[in-house]
Amino acid sequence: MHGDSPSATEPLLQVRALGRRYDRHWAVREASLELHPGEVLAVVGESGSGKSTLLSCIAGLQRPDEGQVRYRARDGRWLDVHALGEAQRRLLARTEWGYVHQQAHLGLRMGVSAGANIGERLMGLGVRHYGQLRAEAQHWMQRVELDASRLDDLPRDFSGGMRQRLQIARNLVTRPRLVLMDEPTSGLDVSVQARLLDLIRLLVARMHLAAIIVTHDLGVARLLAHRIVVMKQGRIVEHGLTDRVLDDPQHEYTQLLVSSVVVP
Ligand SMILES: Nc1ncnc2c1ncn2[C@@H]1O[C@H](COP(=O)(O)OP(=O)(O)OP(=O)(O)O)[C@@H](O)[C@H]1O
Repeated sequence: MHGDSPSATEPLLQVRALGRRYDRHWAVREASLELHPGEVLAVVGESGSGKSTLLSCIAGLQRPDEGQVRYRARDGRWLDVHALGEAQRRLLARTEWGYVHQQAHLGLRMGVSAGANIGERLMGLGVRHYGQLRAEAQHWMQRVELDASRLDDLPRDFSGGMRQRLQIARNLVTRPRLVLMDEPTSGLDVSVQARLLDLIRLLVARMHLAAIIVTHDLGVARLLAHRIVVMKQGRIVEHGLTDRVLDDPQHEYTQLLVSSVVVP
């Protein structure tokens, strides 16, 4: 997966000196990174190091206290994500971005069917034809390896792994360019996790998606990411190509992280 980093192109996303604090405590400080089209970046670090805060600031879900998030839209214009109006940011989130939550119920509408969960995003883009919505929903159920005959079932009747697949389908149906994922496989059984990771890897490659994946699991980073940033106490302490960071870590904190787990 992480052999050829597609970095020759212009970046899709730029994060510059981003900072976010809660009261007087900085959860993220001076975080800068770039992401190119089709590139997968893993954000790793121990619990409380600021990974989720960074991701939600990038997604526009939280406003940073310092710094900037810039995104290059399909028409080539650079957008300052936090200077956009709410409506514009929502449109961006619906059309160009996806966000996969660790807890699937936060990213799904639990009271409507699986098919409606997938179709809703398309309706938001103006698709109204019932047959087309259903056909697309069925197609996406299959793409994420869910039984398409369960299109009318509610997500609450699905297992954890199935819900996560459904959340992924809901996010990808509009063919975004950037997907942000916060611990997408944690909390699932190991075998379910492995299959889900394979699916994510396949979809990301086939759709040429750029992705940022927050994980505390270096195995997930190894499998999915071209590049890794390592966070400690809110700061990025190391970044580089996945193999380099995991096989030859430079910062002593990364050395500790790598040596404390058996990386597959
Ligand atoms: N809503 C909040 N209010 C106050 N402090 C917060 C809030 N959210 C996060 N923090 C603090 O900010 C810091 C970074 O938290 P964050 O959740 O971003 O870390 P993380 O690396 O994603 O951790 P985990 O892997 O456990 O999810 C922590 O010290 C946390 O206690």
